[in-house]
Amino acid sequence: MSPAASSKKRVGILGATGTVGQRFILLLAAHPHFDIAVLGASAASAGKTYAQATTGRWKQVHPIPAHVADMPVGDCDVKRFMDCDVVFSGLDSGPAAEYEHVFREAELRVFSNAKNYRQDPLCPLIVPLVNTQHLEMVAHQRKTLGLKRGFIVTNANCSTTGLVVPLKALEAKFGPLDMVLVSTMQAISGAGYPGVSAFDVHDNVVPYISGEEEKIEMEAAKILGSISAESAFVDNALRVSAHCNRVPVIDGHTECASVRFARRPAPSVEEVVQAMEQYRCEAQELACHSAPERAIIVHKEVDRPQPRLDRDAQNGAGVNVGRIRKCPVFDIKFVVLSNNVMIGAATSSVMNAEVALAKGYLD
Ligand SMILES: NC(=O)C1=CN([C@@H]2O[C@H](COP(=O)(O)OP(=O)(O)OC[C@H]3O[C@@H](n4cnc5c(N)ncnc54)[C@H](OP(=O)(O)O)[C@@H]3O)[C@@H](O)[C@H]2O)C=CC1
Ligand SMILES: N[C@@H](CC(=O)OP(=O)(O)O)C(=O)O
Repeated sequence: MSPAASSKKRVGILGATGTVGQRFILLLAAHPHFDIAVLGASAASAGKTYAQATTGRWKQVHPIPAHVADMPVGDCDVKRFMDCDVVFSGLDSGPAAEYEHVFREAELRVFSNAKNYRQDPLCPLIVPLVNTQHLEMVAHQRKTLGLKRGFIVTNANCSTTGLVVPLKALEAKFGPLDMVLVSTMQAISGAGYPGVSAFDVHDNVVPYISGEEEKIEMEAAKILGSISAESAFVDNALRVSAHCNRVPVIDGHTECASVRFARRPAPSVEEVVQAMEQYRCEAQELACHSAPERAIIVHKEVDRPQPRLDRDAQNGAGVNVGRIRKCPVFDIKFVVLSNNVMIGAATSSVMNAEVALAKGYLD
């Protein structure tokens, strides 16, 4: 049910002109619960309309929504955002370090894409198809910092996001996982715009993305972990080893994963397929606007998922898994594809905020 426009939450977007920011604009332009109110970017964009600030840099298939095109873009001074109910941040880690804590101290609710607070002991690191229960940490964050309303909630690295959804489905059904080995093929848009130069990535594979392997290994443990009675995050004990590669794909991170379960005997391929197909998350149970109908689409064709064909399924809000088969070294192996700029970034933030709204954290 769509509330009247006047009861919608006023939304600010930091980094509104960037790769992730542009996705925020499209996701929020006609949202039933959120209204785009304030746009922030760098000094180079401040003082322009949104259309002027993104001239030559709007890289979406859809045009800029008409009512956003003429909106003013300003800087990220917190004073401009004080009447926002929610702030989405698509800032790079440098400016995120400068601004996001200031917004929280000003009692604003920040949903961040940046890496800065992902390992913070007070900040939930939430993939909305996996661990929205970790929002409970918001109360502890507020209490510890002496805040009434403000908080920072982060979403994960885009490759981590795709991986943890099938892992969660498996753990929920079959108990603890022992080991995961994953190799990624990551899209160019993961590096923002203009990102990796054409000269470097065309006709090529670059077998290194700075900091990415460590992020996948650490973030998966926190996301799949729990919260203790003392309000501390407790990492999941699974061990993850990641290899990360940049490939000449525009959007959509593909990952080849091999998994060993703690339980013996391990589940069969058929049981794994069923567990992934049946997996549901809290965002779906709460009927959140951006939640996909299926958290995981399991492909049966031998040559799917593929980024060009499958990244926009369900508007990029779920993940695609295929080639589920027995692994002669671990137990099972499969391919997962997730849209890095949608569920890997902007859609995660928006869905996290929808769950937070449904659970009363934005009152
Ligand atoms: N791309 C992806 O797949 C994913 C990205 N992320 C994270 O999301 C964040 C944004 O990434 P992405 O959109 O790709 O990056 P972009 O480089 O495409 O966009 C960066 C945005 O930040 C703004 N900005 C840059 N410097 C400043 C500054 N000093 N003060 C205020 N605003 C500034 C830019 O404004 P201007 O246009 O004016 O320069 C732009 O709006 C990053 O933290 C990234 O790690 C997370 C998951 C996936
Ligand atoms: N590093 C990722 C995208 C990204 O921005 O990650 P993070 O938010 O963890 O810095 C990629 O290049 O595909």
